Amino acid sequence: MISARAFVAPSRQCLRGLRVAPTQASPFSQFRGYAAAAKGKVGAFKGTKGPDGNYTVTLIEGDGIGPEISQSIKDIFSAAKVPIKWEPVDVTPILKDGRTTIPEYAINSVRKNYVALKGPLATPIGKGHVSLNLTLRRTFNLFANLRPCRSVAGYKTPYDNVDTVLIRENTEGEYSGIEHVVVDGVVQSIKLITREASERVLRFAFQHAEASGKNKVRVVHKATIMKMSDGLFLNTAREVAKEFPNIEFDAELLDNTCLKMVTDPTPYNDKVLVMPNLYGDILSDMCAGLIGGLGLTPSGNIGDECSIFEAVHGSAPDIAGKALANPTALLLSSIMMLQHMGLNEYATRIQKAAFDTLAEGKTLTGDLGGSSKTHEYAGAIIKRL
Ligand SMILES: NC(=O)C1=CN([C@@H]2O[C@H](COP(=O)(O)OP(=O)(O)OC[C@H]3O[C@@H](n4cnc5c(N)ncnc54)[C@H](O)[C@@H]3O)[C@@H](O)[C@H]2O)C=CC1
Ligand SMILES: O=C(O)CCC(=O)C(=O)O
Ligand SMILES: [Mg+2]
Repeated sequence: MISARAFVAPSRQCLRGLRVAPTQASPFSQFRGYAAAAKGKVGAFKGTKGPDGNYTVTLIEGDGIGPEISQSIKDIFSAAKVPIKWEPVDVTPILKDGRTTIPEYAINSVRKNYVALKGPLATPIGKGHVSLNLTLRRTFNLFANLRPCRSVAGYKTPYDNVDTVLIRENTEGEYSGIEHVVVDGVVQSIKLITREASERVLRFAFQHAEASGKNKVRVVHKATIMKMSDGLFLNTAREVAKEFPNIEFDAELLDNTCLKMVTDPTPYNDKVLVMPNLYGDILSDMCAGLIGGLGLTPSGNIGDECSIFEAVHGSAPDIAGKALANPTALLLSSIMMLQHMGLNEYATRIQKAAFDTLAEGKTLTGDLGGSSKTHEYAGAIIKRL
């Protein structure tokens, strides 16, 4: 693994006309912990190469900016000669027995390949199909959503050296979608928490803390108010913590976490944060804001059988179809995927090309203060491969 210091270029064109000292954080080893955690532990990759020497990976391009950013990943992977073959599938929802589901052939593709890269999928507000993101996570029992967020060297934000890792329970909680009308004007939404789902995501968090060397786990909760549901999550964490005597464990109330993180995120760098579903959803967007926005933060949905990698962001309808999107978040997700698959050399090479391009600051998309189109930024990465 290339060291953090090796990455920092001596002179750097900085953003928005500013010349700043390089941030110390280097993204090179960003996902090392994940790759280590994947070996022989929860979520280890089960796929094998085909007779042509390639792995097959399911590709869900997604909605809005999805096809544009997916094209960038395909172009970069092709230029880097990554030994994978894409298997594109369409997950336009179908109604089966009164429930939203995704087409059988798409489900079979992910099951067969054990791995997928996914662009964002839009969810209608109010009436309409349930979130397909949620449907995918539930269909494949992708119980842990790993969301790392690390400062990009050379891109100046109010905080240098952000390096947070957030693990979100991914199958239940406030995202359970169990809602009903009690009487006209009164609705009820059920936050479902089970010991089983809590235990497996918590164990994943502790294993990740061990593998990444962070060695501290913090549960983020609101058990003061949701005494039973968050209480069960917290108590389960206390139990699981006993299995990991070398990992420091503590807990913090969600509102306090938000305040402290936006005041100074660096004390969170040495911890793995683990929490119920909705808290992780919100906190991960907040963390993205600390390092330059949603164009930069990746994620992995990890299950025992399959895993699906996707950006933290959504379909960005406000910029869709204009080649304005930043594909870095999906690219970093695809790099996590390569590490998950053990294709570390390709991951490192692509990662270096991407971060060198960002650090140079000449070919950036609009969200980072540049004026380059999605494909121009991808082209600059390709030139560096
Ligand atoms: N995992 C997924 O597939 C997710 C899907 N969604 C869905 O996406 C749709 C839109 O949701 P929004 O609330 O608008 O959130 P969003 O994440 O799509 O966009 C929020 C803001 O960030 C910007 N942004 C997002 N990704 C960007 C990128 N790669 N490059 C540059 N700018 C970027 C957008 O332009 C927008 O201003 C909704 O239907 C929502 O349900 C939202 C979050 C995650
Ligand atoms: O499924 C959706 O519409 C939103 C999902 C989301 O915000 C997330 O996974 O972070
Ligand atoms: Mg979200």
